[in-house]
Amino acid sequence: MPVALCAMSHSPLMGRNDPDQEVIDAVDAAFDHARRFIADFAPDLIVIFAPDHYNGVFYDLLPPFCIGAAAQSVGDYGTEAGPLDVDRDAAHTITREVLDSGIDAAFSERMHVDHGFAQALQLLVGSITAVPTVPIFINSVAEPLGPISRVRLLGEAVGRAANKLGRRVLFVGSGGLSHDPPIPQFTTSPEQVRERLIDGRNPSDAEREVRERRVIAAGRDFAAGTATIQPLNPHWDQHLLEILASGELEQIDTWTNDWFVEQAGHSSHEVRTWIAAYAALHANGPYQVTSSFYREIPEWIAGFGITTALTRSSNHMK
Ligand SMILES: O=C(O)/C=C/c1cccc(O)c1O
Ligand SMILES: [Fe+2]
Repeated sequence: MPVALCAMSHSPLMGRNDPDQEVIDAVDAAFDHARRFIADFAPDLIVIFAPDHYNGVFYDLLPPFCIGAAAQSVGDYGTEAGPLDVDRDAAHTITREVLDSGIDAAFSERMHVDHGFAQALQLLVGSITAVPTVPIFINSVAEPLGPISRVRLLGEAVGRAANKLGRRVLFVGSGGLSHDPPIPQFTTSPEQVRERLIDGRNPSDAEREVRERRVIAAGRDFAAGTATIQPLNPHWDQHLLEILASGELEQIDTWTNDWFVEQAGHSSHEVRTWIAAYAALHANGPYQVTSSFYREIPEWIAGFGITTALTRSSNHMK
């Protein structure tokens, strides 16, 4: 069965702190293209890799990976709230293959997800329930993080499982590229923030609003050149896009987590979701990137990319 991929940056500042119209038009056109690609492919299952931003997963129990057999979107930044349409059987099949491959992923019967999942699904297929989905959380925010090679191996195991499903599977990676939004780091945070990072589920509306306003203000300051957050790194982003397009994903195994941060900011770890999605595609055969969009968008605190890809055999089976 054919498989396909769409990897995209997300940013909750889209629509809240927008760049010039020319940039918005270019992003809209790239998303239109991705939506047409997905509609042509007509997936009957989406496997989405995405991070969490201290909305669903906390330091009280912090797995590197978690596969959801059921999931609930928290609706942060105005994204769609409520249950995703999770394909439970597919989630079980994928989890078994991942565990059999020696990757110790966590498993959830009630995974809580945030804009990392919801915004991507809404932008690509219209809603969090439009297509049966298996959500796979990849910790990309809360250190300590394991080596990047484990993410590739996770993706490969998921790709093998998808192959066994005999379905038209679309792999989605949501996150990255270079960016450093003001998400607190546990080790450098005051006690009261640490408490929220350990067990911050179900904040009040007022608490959520304070947090979101702070990030929106950071986006304004960043675009104005007055924020202290790390600059975007378009060279690093382009280099990563080239490696992903080449299919030589093992090259990334040598990159250390500290190097990711130095080069591209703390949240560049979100490219783990892209690496997993590309590795899943690669496990189904050689692939070809069919479209690639990139812009630096400081207003959204994002090196913003959108790519689509197909295995070569899927291309013939379309
Ligand atoms: O406030 C958050 O939870 C995250 C905000 C953010 C901002 C910009 C790019 C991203 O990937 C984000 O998650
Ligand atoms: Fe993010």
